[in-house]
Amino acid sequence: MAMSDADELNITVAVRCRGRNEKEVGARSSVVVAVPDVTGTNEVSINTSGETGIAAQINSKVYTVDKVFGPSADQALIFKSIAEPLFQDFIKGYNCTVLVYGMTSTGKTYTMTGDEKLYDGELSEGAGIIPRVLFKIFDALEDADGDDYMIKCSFVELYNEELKDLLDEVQDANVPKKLRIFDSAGNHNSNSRNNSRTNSPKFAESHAASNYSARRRIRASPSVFRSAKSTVTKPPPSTEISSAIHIQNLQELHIMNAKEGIRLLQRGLKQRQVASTKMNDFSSRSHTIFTIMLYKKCGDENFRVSKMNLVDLAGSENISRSGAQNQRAKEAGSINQSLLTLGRVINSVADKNAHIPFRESKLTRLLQDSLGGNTKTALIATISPAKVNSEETSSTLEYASKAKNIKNKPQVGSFIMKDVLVKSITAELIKIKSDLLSTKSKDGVFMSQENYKELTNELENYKTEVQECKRANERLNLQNSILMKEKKISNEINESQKAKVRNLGNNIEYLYDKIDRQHRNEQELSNVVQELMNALHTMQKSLQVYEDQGQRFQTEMERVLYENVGSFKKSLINEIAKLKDNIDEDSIDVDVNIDTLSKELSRIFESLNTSSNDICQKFLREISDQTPRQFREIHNQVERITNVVETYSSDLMTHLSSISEEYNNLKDYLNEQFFKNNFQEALDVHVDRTYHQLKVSANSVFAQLREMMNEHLETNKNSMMQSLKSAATEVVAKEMGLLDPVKQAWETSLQNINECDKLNNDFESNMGLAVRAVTDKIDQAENMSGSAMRDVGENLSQLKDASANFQKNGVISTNVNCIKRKHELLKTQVQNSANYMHAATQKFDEIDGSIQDLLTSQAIPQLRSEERIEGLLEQLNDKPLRPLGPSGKTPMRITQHATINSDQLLPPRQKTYSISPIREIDGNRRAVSPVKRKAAEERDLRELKTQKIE
Ligand SMILES: Nc1ncnc2c1ncn2[C@@H]1O[C@H](COP(=O)(O)OP(=O)(O)OP(=O)(O)O)[C@@H](O)[C@H]1O
Repeated sequence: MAMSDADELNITVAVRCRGRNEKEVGARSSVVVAVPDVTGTNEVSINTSGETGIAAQINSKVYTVDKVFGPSADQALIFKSIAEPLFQDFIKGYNCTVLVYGMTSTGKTYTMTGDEKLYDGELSEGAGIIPRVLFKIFDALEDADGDDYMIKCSFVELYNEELKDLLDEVQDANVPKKLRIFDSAGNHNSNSRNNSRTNSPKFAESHAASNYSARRRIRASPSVFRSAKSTVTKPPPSTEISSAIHIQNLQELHIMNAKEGIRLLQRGLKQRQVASTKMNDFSSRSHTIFTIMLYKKCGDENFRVSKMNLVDLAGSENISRSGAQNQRAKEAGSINQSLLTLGRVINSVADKNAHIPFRESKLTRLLQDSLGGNTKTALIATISPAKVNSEETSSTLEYASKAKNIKNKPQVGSFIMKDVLVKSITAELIKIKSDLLSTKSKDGVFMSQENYKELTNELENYKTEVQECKRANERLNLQNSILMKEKKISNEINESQKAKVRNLGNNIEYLYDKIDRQHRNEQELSNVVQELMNALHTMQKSLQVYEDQGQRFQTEMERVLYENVGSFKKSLINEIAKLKDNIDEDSIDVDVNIDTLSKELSRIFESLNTSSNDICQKFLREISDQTPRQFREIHNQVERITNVVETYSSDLMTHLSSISEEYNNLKDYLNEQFFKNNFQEALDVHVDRTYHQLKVSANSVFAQLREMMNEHLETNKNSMMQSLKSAATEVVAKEMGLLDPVKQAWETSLQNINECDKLNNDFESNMGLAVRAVTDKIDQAENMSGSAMRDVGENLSQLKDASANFQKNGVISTNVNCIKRKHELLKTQVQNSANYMHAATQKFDEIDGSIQDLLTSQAIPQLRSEERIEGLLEQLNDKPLRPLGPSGKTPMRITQHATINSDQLLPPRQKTYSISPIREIDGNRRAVSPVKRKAAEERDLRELKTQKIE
């Protein structure tokens, strides 16, 4: 039946890109394929130019397919998106094919078979399409009556252009069951695909041939047999790949549930040609087709036959890269040849060429119905993202995008009569029954001759196989030990590489840390610069304050020196003059001392005044001369630094703004112009990459700038610190230089003060000596008057005796008179002597008082002068000018070396001396007052007269 164009359906093409495998990562092969992580687009681009950034975007080649899956797309998603839609059609009766195609090691077997093992009767997440279809089909038919359907499986391998039944367990090496491809058109040389789809008259015959090997394993529901009839409306389909193509002798085994299907799959996989290559440890060296056939009841007597062909092609392989040799090279050559033909067929079908070269390889013959035929087909192209495989990936993508143009005309499958199905298994059932009966009746192992021969053959085969297996096992053991060694070495390499990677990671982290630290340092540096600027401002202010204080100090010094010291000097001179006046000229020592003191003090204060004045003037002159100059220098330095920093900042800002401008321009360009007509997603990806690169380059520019800035700041900081240091050192040195003469002058002054002190001490001791001399003299005078008084007393007692004698005789009276005269004379003399002694005593008292006054009046100005000197010292010490000490570190304070204690200047308290006549009363000598004395003398005279009269 001719098909209209409307019935045509493009085959579904998907691309699955895995992540980079260990080998690719180990080879540091970059990712050149742009795919989504899971899915979501129908475009895949590959950059084979080796360029990066925008150039790579421009030169990337974009391929459009139906679906694209990335590294994170799991097996379930692939099944759901690609295989499941076809599976639904398969259940409805359509023939369907799923093909996986791609370079070796890209995941074809992983996609088609994956992890086929069962875990507690369940599939794992890694299960591929075939196991999932096996489970899905029984799920889908769960509700159907067991009599209404039958499921069979076949598994064929095409290796080096030879077909092999992977489910045939008893293959005899000597008598291999040759599998042959037939098309139902019966025209083996047909070039036309239309021809290939016509029915084959040889079909029934081939079916009969293949039925033998299949029958032993076919199990069918007993109900199928109950309704068996012998009408064959169509050739039996048990060995067909499609309605047109079938393989003679290929077994189709009946399965009752998914687990049986899985067991068949596992059995077949064990027989598949797999070898380890440089590209893949378990490389499939052959093409395989796992076919699931569904016989579904349709009406009372017919079953609709539909097939699901699950095709895992061997990987295309670059022999020079894969390093294949001998057997592997032969395999690869054959694989590549058949894939080349497949490519040509795809191109021809897609281009709707008149001639399609299906017959150029067995692979294309087997896939004839799937490519442009009446099958619903999906092609999954598996690719690697690594640059190292980019050539093969491009080629795969070329085929995939070309295959997208292939149009098929899907048709529901053919029908088969129920009794044909029954017939196909009856013969085997009879044979099994006869074997069973023989066993039961003979109570031993009996079987037909034919079966016995077959079993013997099988046994022989098994023996040979065991031998081969042993040898193979030994070989494998050997290989295994070599592999283990290699594995150990590679593990070591792996470990060392991991360590390197870890180191690299650490280095990167360290570098990030360093960058962070540098950033922080930079921040701190700029803060320090700011602080220095602030410090400079503060210093300027402090120096201003310092200058003001210097001015005030100068004024204060002038005032102190001109007023206080002057007045002190005057008062001191006055006091000294007074002292001089007050001191008795007879006190030679005191006079000399006072004169010397006066002169010396006058000289000292004169010189102190002059030198202080000079020093202050000089010091202030120096300060007022030097300070502005220093300030100017510091100010200039600061200005220079500020200029440099400003220039640098402006340069930096210029750079940054130009970078930012460029970046904005580029962004605008990317946003508005670049790839304007292209898809947003691709654009986003490329913009992201570009942004990343820009970021990287901007980071490097920043890093350079940062480095430059660091250097610059470091230089500035050093020069600034140097200049500040030298300025400070200079100022300190100058200050110290200026201070030295002042210090010397003050030391001289202190020496002078010490000298004064010494002079005062001398003066005090001299005065003490003088007072002691005066006291001694007074004592001497007292002694003298005491002895005179004693003499007078003695004389008076003699006179008392003489008056008695006078009373007795004239001679005596004459003598008395004479004595009277003498007495009068003596009395006058005694009176004079007493007056003189009194005056002398008063004089001594006066001298004593004067000395005391002098000492008192002398002490006060001295005290005042000391207080003033101390005040001056304190004022100087309290002045804010506190130059550094000789070490340049400790502030020095001018101290008073000798403290003058005013008490020391006072002479010891003097006694007041007076001279009184001494009377002996009752044997005691007592001093009496002049009035009493006069009365006593008159009484003595009266007694004397009385005695004379008597
Ligand atoms: N998408 C994927 N996710 C996880 N692993 C994958 C994926 N694709 C492939 N692999 C792994 O990569 C390795 C190679 O895969 P596989 O054997 O299926 O490649 P292949 O294309 O069949 O190769 P060959 O043509 O040589 O047989 C396997 O270990 C497989 O598990």
